[in-house]
Amino acid sequence: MGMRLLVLHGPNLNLLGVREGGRGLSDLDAALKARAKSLGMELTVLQSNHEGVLLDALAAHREKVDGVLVNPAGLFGSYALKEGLELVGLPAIEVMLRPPARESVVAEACVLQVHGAGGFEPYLEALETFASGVFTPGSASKTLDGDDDDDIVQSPRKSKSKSTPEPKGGKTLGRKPSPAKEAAPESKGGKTLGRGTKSASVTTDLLTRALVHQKISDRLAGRLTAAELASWARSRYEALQRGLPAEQGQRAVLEEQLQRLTLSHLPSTRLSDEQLVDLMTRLDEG
Ligand SMILES: O=C1C[C@@](O)(C(=O)O)C[C@@H](O)[C@@H]1O
Repeated sequence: MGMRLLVLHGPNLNLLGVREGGRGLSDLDAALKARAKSLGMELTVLQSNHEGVLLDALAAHREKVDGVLVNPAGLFGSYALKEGLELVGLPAIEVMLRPPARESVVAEACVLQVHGAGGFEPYLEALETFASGVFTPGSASKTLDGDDDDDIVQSPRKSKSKSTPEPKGGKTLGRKPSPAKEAAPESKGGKTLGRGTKSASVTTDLLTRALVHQKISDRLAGRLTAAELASWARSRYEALQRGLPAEQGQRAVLEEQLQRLTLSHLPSTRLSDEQLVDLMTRLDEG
């Protein structure tokens, strides 16, 4: 069976297109279903103006789907929605047709945010990202095994830029760390997920395999929690995307490994201690 996704549209999206006279929710859903069909995915789509209805749908579908695509719309500040997403433990992508005016709380429970410039593209990109298998346990190690040079675990941002024009607003990877977990000075940039990352100044520190190795061993020794390691990896991954210098010839390897670590605290893509050791060995090998 193909991948199953729950698509949640938040408040007022039933009025999509009414003000601008553009395409409406039924057009969006038709585009989503068509793309899902071509990707061999099954969608359950729901729009509600009520937070509780969205929460109930999440709980009811938690064992029936492999991921969630959510546009919280005006509920972007909902701690209840954030908590619900965390509790079901499914990989979630937050999609917004336009960049939100304020920082989204819901995004803190999502592995990725995709913001568009008004069209349906971010939704379709989110489907493609799910279809790429990047959130599916096992697919990352397949790439790390080096069976070929496919870039399934490469930055979704990168694979997207090959096929579609960059939408304004962009895409951001990873859960946001909670404030308490932002002790590491390097993770400062993570606070502005989805906004400002492009203009952020590029730091001069060099990212090396040895540093990633060190962080993994900190995790294994209990000096870092799984969430802290994931948060660190996310901030370094984003920094690489902004041009942080990487150890010569190792940029692709580092991106790939960091991306895997970024998801390593999620139930569906969690890395066991054994897998972490394996990852360290691969880093040593280069
Ligand atoms: O209602 C919406 C729509 C929106 O979610 C979007 O998809 O563009 C963006 C939100 O900021 C806003 O509150």
